[in-house]
Amino acid sequence: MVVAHFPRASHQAMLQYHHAGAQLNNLRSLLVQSPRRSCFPQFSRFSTATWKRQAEDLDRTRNIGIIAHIDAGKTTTTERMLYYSGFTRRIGDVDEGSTVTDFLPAERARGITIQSAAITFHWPPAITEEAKALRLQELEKKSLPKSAVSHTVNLIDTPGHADFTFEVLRSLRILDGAVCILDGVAGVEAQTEQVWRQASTYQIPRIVYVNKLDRDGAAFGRTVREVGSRLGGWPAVCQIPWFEGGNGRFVGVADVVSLRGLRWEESGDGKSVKVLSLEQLGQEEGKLAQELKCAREVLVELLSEHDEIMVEKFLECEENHLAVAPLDIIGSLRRCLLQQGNKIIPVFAGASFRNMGVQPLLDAVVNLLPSPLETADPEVSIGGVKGSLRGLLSGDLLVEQSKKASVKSKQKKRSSAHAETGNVIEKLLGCGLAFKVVNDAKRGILVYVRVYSGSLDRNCLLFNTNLHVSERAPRLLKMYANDAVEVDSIPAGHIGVVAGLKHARTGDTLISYAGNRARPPEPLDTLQLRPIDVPPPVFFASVEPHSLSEEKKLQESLALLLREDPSLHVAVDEDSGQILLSGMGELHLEIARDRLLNDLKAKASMGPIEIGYRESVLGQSEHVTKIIDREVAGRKSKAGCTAVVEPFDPSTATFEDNDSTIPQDALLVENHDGNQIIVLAPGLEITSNRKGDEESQFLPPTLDLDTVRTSLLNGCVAALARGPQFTFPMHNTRVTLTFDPSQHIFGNETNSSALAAAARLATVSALKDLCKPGGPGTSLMEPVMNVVISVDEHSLGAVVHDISSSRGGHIISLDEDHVFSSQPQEEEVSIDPSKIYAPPDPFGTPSSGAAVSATTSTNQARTITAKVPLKEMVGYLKHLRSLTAGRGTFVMSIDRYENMSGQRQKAILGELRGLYL
Ligand SMILES: Nc1nc2c(ncn2[C@@H]2O[C@H](COP(=O)(O)OP(=O)(O)OP(=O)(O)O)[C@@H](O)[C@H]2O)c(=O)[nH]1
Repeated sequence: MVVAHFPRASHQAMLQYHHAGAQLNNLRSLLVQSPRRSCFPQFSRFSTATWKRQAEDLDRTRNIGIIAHIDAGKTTTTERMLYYSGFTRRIGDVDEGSTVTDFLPAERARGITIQSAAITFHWPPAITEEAKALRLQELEKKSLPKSAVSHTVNLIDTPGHADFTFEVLRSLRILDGAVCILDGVAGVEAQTEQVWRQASTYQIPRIVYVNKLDRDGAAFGRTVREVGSRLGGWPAVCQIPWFEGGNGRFVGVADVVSLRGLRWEESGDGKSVKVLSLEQLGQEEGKLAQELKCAREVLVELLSEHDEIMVEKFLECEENHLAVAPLDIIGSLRRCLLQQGNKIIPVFAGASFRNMGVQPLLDAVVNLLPSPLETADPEVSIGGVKGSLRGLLSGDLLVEQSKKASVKSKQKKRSSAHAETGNVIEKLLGCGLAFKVVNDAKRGILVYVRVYSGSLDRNCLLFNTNLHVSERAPRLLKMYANDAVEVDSIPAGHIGVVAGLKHARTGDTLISYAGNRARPPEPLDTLQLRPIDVPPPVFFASVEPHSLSEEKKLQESLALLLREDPSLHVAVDEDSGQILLSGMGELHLEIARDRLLNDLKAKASMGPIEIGYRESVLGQSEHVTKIIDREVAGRKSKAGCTAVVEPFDPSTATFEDNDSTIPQDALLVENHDGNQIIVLAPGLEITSNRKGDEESQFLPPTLDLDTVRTSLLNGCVAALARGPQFTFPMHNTRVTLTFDPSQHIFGNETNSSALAAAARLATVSALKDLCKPGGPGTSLMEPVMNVVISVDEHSLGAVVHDISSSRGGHIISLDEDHVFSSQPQEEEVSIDPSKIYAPPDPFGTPSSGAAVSATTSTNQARTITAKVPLKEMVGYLKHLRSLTAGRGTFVMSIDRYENMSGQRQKAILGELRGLYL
């Protein structure tokens, strides 16, 4: 036996993973144009050699994320990945606070990942040009796996805490594939299921890595069964853990694909590994070798059920499971993973902390997860029409959009749709999604972008379609954790950083376009990539500057915080002047406080974290008209409008086109924070001018229709921020503003600030009208959460009782049947737990070595799903731990705001006033 450096895969015939022609077509639709290059109609200008080179470049790129439950070992594993790829010279340690990826002071102090860091490295590490050329030749001949040549891996480390759901979602939508890390002791946890489901909605192929197998109580077999029963796919066991002598310490893995044993040196850095053939393994660990054969049989059978080509290979091998070539198995796993939406879940094993299992995992990333050319077509929306990016780039989506627009405005001729869309697409040079904003101490504000088409080039003009501003991209960088390399361009399929942008926020779509105009042509200015819904914040805290002179700095710091994390909200109470910061969880706000006070050094204090209640209207108000007539900055400002408020149910609200209760000619319909704002202005008699822009002869020359809309909306939103009775923001409320030019416009005196003030005053008065004696009044609403709790069988009764009796919750279901119903884009798989193969666990958990029933476990994991008022969930983790001997975990997300009963409202108001009734 030899001690070898980590082995590269064997030289056997490799299956053609994907059709080269299809790949080229995908590339054509991704790489749009640049000022020098061109767009669709001129594709032929590209030489075939250029296409090929770019296709190869993208083919050898992986944009992947690591997702998991908190503490499963994401950061520990990432640090090893960086070390083995040659990016770092020593292994960072989470417990010592010396990791590369967790680089915010708050992250290092707490040992948890808060902001997802994007890092680029190469796997396998780059080799000499000569060796690379040889390997490429072998690759051409399909006799090596992809992991034989160096790939660019862009790794996004996502946070694991439920409070950072939005951060996870934001990261997920730019990934092409993901590794889901499980703690081998805890198995599949509630948070893992949640993130897994979120990844399903974006159709992200995932592989599973069962970590911490060195720990007492680790149970690989049990975890594999949970993967099947709780993540809704068939586990394809690609490695089984190697415990010395069958039940000793964890020393390596038996590889089911290559039929070899991999044993790591004890206490080494993991770079050296002993490779044992099946025969050698048989001599050293007879039982393990036997199990390996059994696992191989099951793997080939499983793949054959889902992949025709595997059936052929199996037949070619005369139905000998052991004779199927490893490359054929890799090819089949890849096909299943990429084409069948994780019906099959490849499972790997390791103990990152002990430096075992990470290199084969990296090989699997390169061999099994997709390149940017092979991912699902991302969703886009443009001019109110939704579709796919490829639909947009082919022009089809714009034709649809143009038809819709012409039906609406009854102005444009349909026949011209094609010609116009062709011109518009030519103007689009590149588009990308800003998925993260970071304030770097050395480099200033860094905006991380995933480029989806064309390229973003240095100094190009970027139009932000969310904020409607243009700004130049002065510097482009490729990030290596906290090191950076300047680049000239970030091409489609890649992740990079734009430094020096002043406005772009996390989640904004940035497009670069031909010409020097401040705005791209319509409807490109409305293009949105992978639009995302931001859940409403449910906790808030007041923030107060220490002195008046600190106020400006505080506002700047808050603005930066919001650019980084749009799931935080800032509101200023117009009456008290108090600044309120709200977020999605207690930890979310605690971290925001850390960031604000410690990192950004704002001199301010933050009040206690409180639940964000809401107020709703219980009936319809009178129609209230208000005219504002005052001087602003020495200018006379006069405007008016009429408001009426009534109840509104956001859960049943449809979009303007389909809602019969909204007049077709409404000037504005906007759903905002659980409320709806409608502006009616029939008297404006809007027409279109020659350029197709809307206009009205009744507006003074200084006012355009967009300003009217924005001003009235802003006034109304400001009024809804404070309820008339309890001062909480309004919810479930519809405001209809009527703007009548004959009564509400006063020539040039009517300006935007007068309009906003009139809308605000009219809405506030309508809300107050509800609360006059005998009026319908308002009610207090509280956030009700969807809660998923994972416990073991023994504690189930106590936890259910606690939730339903002491906490006033409703149990929705036991165990996870409903869990997968929210996966809209991936087909559900019904898994029979008795048919799941899992190798036996040496320590305790019963297992027969094959087809073990999940129900045979003595203390089975159970899942409780319930709806519980948020107030009753504050501090719940501690209580749950005490009910479950420390093993229970839970995740929650907001379901909706609910009106409270009179008695509960009284009790809560009493508490809020400090009376404690
Ligand atoms: N025994 C053992 N401990 C491990 C292993 N991997 C990680 N740990 C420990 O588990 C703890 C959590 O590890 P992290 O890498 O911070 O986990 P994480 O998933 O990044 O956590 P968050 O960033 O908070 O989401 C640390 O104390 C690690 O040292 C392992 O393979 N074996």
